[in-house]
Amino acid sequence: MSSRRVVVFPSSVELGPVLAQLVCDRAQKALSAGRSQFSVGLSGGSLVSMLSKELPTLPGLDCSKWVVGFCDERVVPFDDPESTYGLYKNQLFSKINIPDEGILAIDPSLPVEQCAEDYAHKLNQVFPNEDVPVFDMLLLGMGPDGHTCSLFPGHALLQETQKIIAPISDSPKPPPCRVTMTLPVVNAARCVVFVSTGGSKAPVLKEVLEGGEGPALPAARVAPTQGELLWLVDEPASASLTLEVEKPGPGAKL
Ligand SMILES: O=C1O[C@H](COP(=O)(O)O)[C@@H](O)[C@H](O)[C@H]1O
Repeated sequence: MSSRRVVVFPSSVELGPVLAQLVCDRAQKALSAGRSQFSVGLSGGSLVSMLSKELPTLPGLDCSKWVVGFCDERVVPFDDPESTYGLYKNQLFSKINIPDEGILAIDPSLPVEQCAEDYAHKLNQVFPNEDVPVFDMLLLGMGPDGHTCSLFPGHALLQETQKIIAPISDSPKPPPCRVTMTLPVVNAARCVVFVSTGGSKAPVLKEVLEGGEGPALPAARVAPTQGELLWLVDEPASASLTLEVEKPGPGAKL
């Protein structure tokens, strides 16, 4: 069972640098533990700009042993503004030294079903000894409906137990065709970090962290079986919470 920490920052200005340092620290931890690479899964949405702003500013950041996957991806050409890979390529990968072969992108020319199979195959090649890939770190966002990755409330994909990557062609949030990590992969990770900011997330954050009446929302189903779970949120997003939270001082490390 995971230990869950909820960490509240005044705003994304204070949150961003702590997130970047956390990624860097977990990378060092993975490599110090003798692993040949640090595997991290990125999400789209608001995380793109935060990571792209903060990670390149870390002094001495060395990403030469990083392997980067995508927790979900929209099946659109890389030059489409909806492409998560395309955004990271322009905003982040061009500024840090992740080797090209360490970036695991989908093949958006494939139909969505085949795209998911092809992407699962790419992950299996990086994690040859594991039935379910165990990422060192997954960075997740949460939509105002409680979705995470491209796992949406009430969708059948929430029950998926066999596939590591699943296709979805009826995403309620455009674009409709996407591929997504499934819950078994998310919950196998060593460290899962949610980032949620802004007052529009306050009601759903309360439901996810403190429980609601209906079925558990997708984000509430994230509970790494062995790993850590951190929620990094800002004050507006946390405004309705009554549970105990951490409020780190300036320069704190997680
Ligand atoms: O569609 C998506 O939305 C979620 C949440 O995005 P946010 O902008 O509310 O942070 C994101 O995590 C996911 O990767 C993306 O495909």
